[in-house]
Order: sequence, then C-alpha cells, then structure tokens
Amino acid sequence: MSAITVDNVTKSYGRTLALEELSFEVREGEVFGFLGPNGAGKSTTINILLDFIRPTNGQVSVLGMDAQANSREIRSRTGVLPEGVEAYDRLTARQHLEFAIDSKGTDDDPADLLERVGLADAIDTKAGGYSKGMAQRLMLAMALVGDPDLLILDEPSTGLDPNGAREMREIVREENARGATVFFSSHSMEQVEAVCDRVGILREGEMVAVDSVSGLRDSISGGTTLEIVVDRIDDDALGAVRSLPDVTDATADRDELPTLTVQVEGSKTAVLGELEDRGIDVQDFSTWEASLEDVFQSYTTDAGTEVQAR
Ligand SMILES: Nc1ncnc2c1ncn2[C@@H]1O[C@H](COP(=O)(O)OP(=O)(O)OP(=O)(O)O)[C@@H](O)[C@H]1O
Repeated sequence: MSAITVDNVTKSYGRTLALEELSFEVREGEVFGFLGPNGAGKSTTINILLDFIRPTNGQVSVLGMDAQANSREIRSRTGVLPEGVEAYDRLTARQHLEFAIDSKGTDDDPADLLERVGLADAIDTKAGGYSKGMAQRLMLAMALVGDPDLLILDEPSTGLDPNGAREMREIVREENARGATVFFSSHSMEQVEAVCDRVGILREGEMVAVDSVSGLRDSISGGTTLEIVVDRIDDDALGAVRSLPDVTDATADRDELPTLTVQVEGSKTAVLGELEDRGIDVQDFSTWEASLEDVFQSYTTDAGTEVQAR
C-alpha cells in the first residue's frame, strides 16, 4: 500500500496556480524527500495532505484513507513538524509535550521525548527563552508523540546548526527503522541525500523528477566538467572537441588565459588528446563532478541542463 497518493491535484489561490496536476506516490515505509525552491508548492501540498487546505481539483489519500473525508483519523496517526510554527513563550517544553500527548491520547513520557531530541536540560524552561534550534527540537519532539505511522516534516532543519541537522537525520532514520514512513520537505539536496530512499523535485507546482539521489545524479547531462587552460584556441579545435563522442558541450574563453570548458560523460583523455594532436599546448586542467546542488539546480532553473563548473 502507498502511504501517500496525490492524484492529479491542482490548487489555485485566486490567479496564482500553486500546484498543477500534481501526481506522485510515497510508498509505505520509505523516507521520501520533497524538494523544491521557495514557492514551488511544498507547503501547499503538505497542507492538502493534512486537509488544512482543499485542492481545487484532484484526489489525495493518506495512509489508505481519503484526505478530506478522514482527516481526523489521518492526523491522529501522523506526526507533523509544520514550517515556521512557533512555540508558546509562556509554556515549558514539558507543558508543550503534555498538550500534544493529551491531544493524541497517548502515554508518552515528555522526558524521554525531550531526551531524544537533545532538549532534556530545558524540560522546565519556558520556550520564550529558546533559541531557534531549541524551538525546532521541541516541535520535532511534539511530532514524535504517539509513534506515528507517518511523519510529515516541513523544512525540519530550519534553525538547526550542522550538529542539530545531523541529529535530526538520525531521528528520521530511527523513526523509519521503527516502521514509520517519513515525508520531508527541503530546499537542499545535501539535507536529504543521507536519509532519503527517493526524492521528488517540485518546480512551479509540477513534479519534474522522482528518483533515488544517485538516479537523479546519473540522469543529468554533463557528468563531469573539465576546465582546460591552453596556449591558444581556435574555432576548428573547439568544433573538433564538441564533436567528440563523450562531449556534450564545450565553450571557449579566449581571454588572457585561453580556457576551454567541456562537459564530458566519459573519458577526458580524448579531449586532451584532440588538443595535443592539433599542436595546442595544455597548460593546466581541472575537473568537477556535478554536486548535488548542481543536480537540484539543473531541475529547478532554466539554466538547467548546463551544469556549471565551480
Ligand atoms: N494563502 C495563499 N494565498 C495566495 N497565494 C499563496 C498562498 N499560499 C501560497 N501561495 C502561493 O502559492 C505558491 C506555492 O507556495 P508554497 O508556500 O506552497 O511554496 P513552498 O514550496 O512551500 O515555498 P517555501 O519553500 O518558500 O516554503 C507560491 O507562489 C505562493 O506565493
């Protein structure tokens, strides 16, 4: 069974089309990273899953139930870390958790949950004095109440330093090992790489790719960028490099230090060999693999397909 099925969902806010015929599936037991730049429609999708807003068109089911007809039951079995939600300044961490435990009717121990998120020391401190990271940890503890079948985390690393972000990923892994399906949104590929089985990339309300991180990496063109400093470059040589079988693109910068930038999908020696055969002296060269952020950029911007060397 799938944990989440979004089928042909469109959502418009007046003239703004936030989601356009969006369809995707999250399998039971997987960690699914929901990626997209600001404004892509991630929060809108999450709000529809939880029936906080209604789609203009389309069907959504969560944990095998209709998202609109069964929203109470869905919410009772789902732990949510919403984006930008604030803690109540005058309540302590313990009081926040007692509230969440009461609402879900479970018998969790606030101290245990706070221990898990690294906030045990602040259990009786009012949230008004918390840093952003502490507040985020508290919200995560609240999401864990009742061992939910599904965790929906909207930008969970907001406000966390690198240690906090790593601990967050560990909790995601633990929850997944316990059997929970995890759906989490982010605008950073780096954040999701270590924990996600699959990633869906949303752009302007449409899903432009769904795959494993390595599958996405393999799918973009220009696997390696080769930057070659030469003594001179001419159009014939540039044309010859471009027509090599493994080369997907090549550009020349003829400034003081003439430089060729070449996208290669296979061996780079053919490129160097071609230049040398033409009597062009290779003075220096360096290579870059596409980074995860390049992959993300290639799916979410028009600069797209050309992965830039950095
Ligand atoms: N209540 C609203 N009224 C009007 N437009 C809205 C509303 N909520 C969202 N939008 C618009 O819908 C689009 C999608 O927004 P959404 O907040 O879902 O994106 P997001 O991917 O979550 O972005 P972010 O990463 O910045 O949180 C944007 O163009 C946004 O301006």
